[in-house]
Amino acid sequence: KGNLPPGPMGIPFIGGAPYCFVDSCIKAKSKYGNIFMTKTGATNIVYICNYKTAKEALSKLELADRPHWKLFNFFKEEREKGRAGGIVGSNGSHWHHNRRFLLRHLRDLGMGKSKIEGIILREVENLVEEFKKLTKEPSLFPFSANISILNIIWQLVASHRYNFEDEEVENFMRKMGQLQNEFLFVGLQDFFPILNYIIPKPILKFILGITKFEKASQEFYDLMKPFINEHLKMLDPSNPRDLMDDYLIEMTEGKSEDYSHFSITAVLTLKLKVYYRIYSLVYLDATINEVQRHCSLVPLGIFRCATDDLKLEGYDIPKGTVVLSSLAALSHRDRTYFKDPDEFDPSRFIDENGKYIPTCDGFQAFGIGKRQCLGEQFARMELYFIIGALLQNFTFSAPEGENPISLEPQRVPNMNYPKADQKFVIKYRN
Ligand code: HEM
Repeated sequence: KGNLPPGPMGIPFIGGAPYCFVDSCIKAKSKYGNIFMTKTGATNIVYICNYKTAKEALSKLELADRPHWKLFNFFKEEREKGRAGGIVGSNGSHWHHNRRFLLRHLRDLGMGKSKIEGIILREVENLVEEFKKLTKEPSLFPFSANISILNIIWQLVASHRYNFEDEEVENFMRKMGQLQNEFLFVGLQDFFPILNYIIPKPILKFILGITKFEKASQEFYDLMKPFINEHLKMLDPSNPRDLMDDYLIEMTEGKSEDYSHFSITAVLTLKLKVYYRIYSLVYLDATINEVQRHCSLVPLGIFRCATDDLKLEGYDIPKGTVVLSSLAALSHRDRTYFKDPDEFDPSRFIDENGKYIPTCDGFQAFGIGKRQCLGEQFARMELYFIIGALLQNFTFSAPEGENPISLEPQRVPNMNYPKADQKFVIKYRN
């Protein structure tokens, strides 16, 4: 219609299903070109499948917002207020303030106190000990690795670490993983706002899985609540212990210092370089990048929303249109940027002088522009130490006589999780 990007027709008033999986986007790209659009109920979603256009578009201020969806109002208080808190789903001054706060906090932890590195290294030691227990017979990839990642964050946030045997946390994390599949249906209330008026609330909540979603958010809150209470009780503004203390102080004192993203990223990068010099594991760095490229963990990026009318590759993108970034999976598997893109080859991130190439055109595992992942340096540091320690201590292989380990992801909307049901033989290298 008009000068909008092309796309499938869909059923009048209802439209069609949005593309949530990479394979459907690849098919649509071959039919409609680099930019196409789906319409689901009241929502237009534009998909950008070209790295150059995505880079330019996602750096625009008009595309820095997330859609104002109920889906992003995870906690009860957010649902009541009708706006998302935190960072990932929030907008405006709330998002700006929280993003700045977290970047500043990460910078402070990365500098001087070296708290992040200490926490990661201690957790890695615990994880290696845990893996040693699993060398007797083939096992599923240990869930302790997930708990380790949670532990690293949670020690920074609330100075607490969970035991690998803690069933409450394990159950909770598994449930969150399962719920991911159902988020899509919860999202239908955003695509078809009319449902909120024509179907009684309790019935709608049941049909779309909102009841389950709300229960999960309450359970998450219940897990956190004792920590919040303890931090409120013990709060000493002159001696903050962790991010939660800092946040509580910030909330009460309403500080507002101006820190730039770039200086913070630069400090963390510097810190990382020191480690690289010590360990000099260029191939490990390159392997981590190649894993990110090859698997495209978040293949369609996280939704953005046009806050004004704009043009992309000559098409009109009206205000309110939801935009999905350029499908990491497409640029990551595009031969314009990567030779033999389906091959797993870490050496593509090493130059002719043996130096590591941290990023390049086409590489966008952590997103682009104003909403770019703010945990990138942190995540890279975690991956570096955890993968480094595991590969130094263990070998991983498929059990004898069974199929090789598959790199195909699980079929979860907009996530390329590794298949969870494969067994590994883990051998200690000693
Ligand atoms: C391998 C690990 C990770 C990957 C592949 C990843 C990827 C991404 C991507 C693709 C986005 C969306 C960017 C956009 O909209 O353009 C994002 C956003 C975000 N990530 Fe990550 N991320 C990772 C780890 C982390 C970690 C460890 C943290 C926390 C310390 C984190 C915090 C965030 C936040 C807060 C946002 C939202 C930023 C905003 O909306 O302003 N991420 N991430």
